[in-house]
Amino acid sequence: MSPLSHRPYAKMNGIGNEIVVLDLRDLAHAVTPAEARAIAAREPFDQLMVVQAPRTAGTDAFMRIYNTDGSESGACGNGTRCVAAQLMPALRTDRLTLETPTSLVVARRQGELFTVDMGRPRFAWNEIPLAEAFPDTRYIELQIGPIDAPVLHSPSAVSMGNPHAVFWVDRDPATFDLGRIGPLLENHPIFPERANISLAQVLDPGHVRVRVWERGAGLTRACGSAACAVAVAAARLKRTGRTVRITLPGGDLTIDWRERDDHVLMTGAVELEHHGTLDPAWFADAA
Ligand SMILES: N[C@H](CCC[C@H](N)C(=O)O)C(=O)O
Repeated sequence: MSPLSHRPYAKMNGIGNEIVVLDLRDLAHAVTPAEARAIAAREPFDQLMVVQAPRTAGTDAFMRIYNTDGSESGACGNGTRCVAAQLMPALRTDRLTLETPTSLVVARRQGELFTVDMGRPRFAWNEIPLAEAFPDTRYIELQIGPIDAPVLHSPSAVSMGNPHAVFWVDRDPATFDLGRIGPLLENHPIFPERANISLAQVLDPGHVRVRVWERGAGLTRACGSAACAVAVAAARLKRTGRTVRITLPGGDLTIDWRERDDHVLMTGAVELEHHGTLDPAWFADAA
């Protein structure tokens, strides 16, 4: 029987980004991609956040992030807010330091809102990563559609601990068929680790409307790291200031790219949808 059998979980969302939080702090078990997919098949999520016992002094927990397809991500802003909402009451704190396989993330609560410090953005082509050297990642050479009338072209590329490409559009992102275009771009050879794909419409210097096709998860109602990627890419291009409101289909996030230390702070709400228990039958084929 899978060690995950009968484990309780929380189904949550971060402004519409569907998140399952699985607290395994008392169980030494590395969730496999097959187990993540088995859970996704019965309790659909965009990301599964697996919380494990802390590994480093000064941290409150270790965290792994799985996409719907079982792949792992180095960052998940909305999921981190959900984890914070679950752990803070139990640990009697409003401030948590969470360790992922690639970074440290600090989360804070102020009333109903959670702020996650997503760290510094990275812009070097080999850190995103891109398959070719681009000296300037504010715009990279990439387009889809007819060569002389591309549907989308020249995205900004950013790493927020995971790879993002941001295409600038001048009409409502909802009017593009992102469900069809997204997979082509996610898997384009220019992105050796695939990429999260955003369409971003700058409404004014303090407000951007965004729609996201997520690597490993597809169309989602929100993506926190994409909101951060859009905000820093827009500020780099001087299209916005360093503090912006990002409107996603599921709601709004406030992103502040702090001058002092270059860190990106993401603030937004979370919702608990229900609690559930992992059914042993779900894992019958996931050994
Ligand atoms: N929804 C997440 C991001 C998941 C990223 C994932 N799709 C990947 O990079 O593989 C967020 O709120 O930041």
